[in-house]
Amino acid sequence: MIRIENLSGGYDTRRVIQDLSFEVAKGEILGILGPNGSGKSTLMKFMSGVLTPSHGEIYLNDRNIRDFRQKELAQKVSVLPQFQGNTFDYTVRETIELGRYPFRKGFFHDWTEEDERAVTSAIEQMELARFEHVSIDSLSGGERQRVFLAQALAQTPEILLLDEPTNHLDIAHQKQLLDTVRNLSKTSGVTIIGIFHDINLASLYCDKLLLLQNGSIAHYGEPHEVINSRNIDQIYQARIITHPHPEMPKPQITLMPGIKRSEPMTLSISDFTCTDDYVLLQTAHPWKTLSSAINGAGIGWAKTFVNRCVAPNYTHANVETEMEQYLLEHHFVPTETMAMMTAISPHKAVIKQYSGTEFVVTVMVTAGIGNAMDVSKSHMQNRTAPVGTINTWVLIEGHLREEAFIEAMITSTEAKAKALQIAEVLDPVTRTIATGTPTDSLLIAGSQQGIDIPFAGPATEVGKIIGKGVYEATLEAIYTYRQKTSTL
Ligand SMILES: Nc1ncnc2c1ncn2[C@@H]1O[C@H](COP(=O)(O)OP(=O)(O)OP(=O)(O)O)[C@@H](O)[C@H]1O
Repeated sequence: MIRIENLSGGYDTRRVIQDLSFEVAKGEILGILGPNGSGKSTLMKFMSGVLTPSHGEIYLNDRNIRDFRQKELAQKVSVLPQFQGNTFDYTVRETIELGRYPFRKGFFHDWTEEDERAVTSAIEQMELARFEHVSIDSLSGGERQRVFLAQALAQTPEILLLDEPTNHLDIAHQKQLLDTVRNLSKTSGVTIIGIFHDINLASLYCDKLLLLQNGSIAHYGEPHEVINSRNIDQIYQARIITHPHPEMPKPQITLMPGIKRSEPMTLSISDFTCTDDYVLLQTAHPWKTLSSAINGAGIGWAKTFVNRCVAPNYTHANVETEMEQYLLEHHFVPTETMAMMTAISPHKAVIKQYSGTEFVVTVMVTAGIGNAMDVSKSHMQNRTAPVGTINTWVLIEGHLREEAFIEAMITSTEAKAKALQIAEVLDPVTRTIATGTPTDSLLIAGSQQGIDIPFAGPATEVGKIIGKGVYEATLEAIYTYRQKTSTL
């Protein structure tokens, strides 16, 4: 455990650190963040005993570090300094063995079993065995960084100080180094304090974060308490948005570039092409999409939209791969294409456009209802023949917030269900009114230009238009389907 109380100090007459107090528990990882020159390295120098504070105290396990002899302190605290360009002509193993220096008792120190164990374990942890007898001079910058971490690990410290540890490392080795460090803290109880410039890495790996500004603590706490757009803008003068990591409850940031939004684009029904093969829309600018499509599902960006027609008996073991292959064969770029499938003829697509005061909503629907299902009774059924799908696209010319995307999905789904009710589409098994089919797909797309659209529920202007548009287009698509000219 390390405790800092009212620490102030710096260089000669220059006070860099101003009255800092914080505590890092045993086995905890603290990340120090802050702009260039905010005092991160200086704070580290106080903790490693390189600088002596002018005011305040630092305690290691309740003992003042002023009371430690230098070698004694080095047995407890090891430091991984910033990337070191200059090295001596030592082998990797010899460099790592230097980590045992604080444990030497005299000039003729016998190399103990404990020394050997610590060095071998450090080599294994940093996966350096194949470099063991190579000169450190011949290693790349990233490989050297791993050697110096191994040296710090060989010191078997209680406190490990890391000064920008992932500098010069590729992403695989950043992950390896930080996984090792995290493992060390959680399994061996080593307390870790690291300086980070990468806010996302710090958020992922640290238990607590300390955001420094001009040598003082601006914010301190768990990553979700420290990393938000207000704090980052205030300290770094950088506009960001935060979003959750997909697998961990940790905030991640995305930098918002200072690029102005482009002029609003306008979509016209004539931009859609309906061939025997597909309904196709291609636009000059990408749209932000939220969809349950086969290609481009989830949240993404797309310039090409495909509603592909397949035979009613279409099956494939890997539909995603087959769809990607299809897109490539048709010269569409899969990474900027949203693609769905239907057995309905693309010529039966209903495409409608509706204008609000400052935006336009375009709706495309193909409706195959042979496999319609009442969602409230689906638990009573076990269907195997999924032919028949309602595919819906809703393209909104405006800048949609995340809430608006989700509300637009709800509004569209409710409007579709209402159309099925009015058209008296029945679930063929239960003979009750159907609410959709088991394979329906929905796309909500925002041009992300023009006016801000924060919400899209049925009481908002855009929600009213989506409700009317999806309802009317779905109803018309159902009637078209029933005209017996469809492929189903
Ligand atoms: N040896 C030194 N002598 C005098 N001033 C120094 C010395 N080292 C750093 N400083 C000054 O102390 C202030 C804090 O520097 P420090 O290196 O602690 O910042 P930092 O937050 O680690 O910055 P960076 O992100 O750029 O590495 C800076 O204004 C710097 O110029």
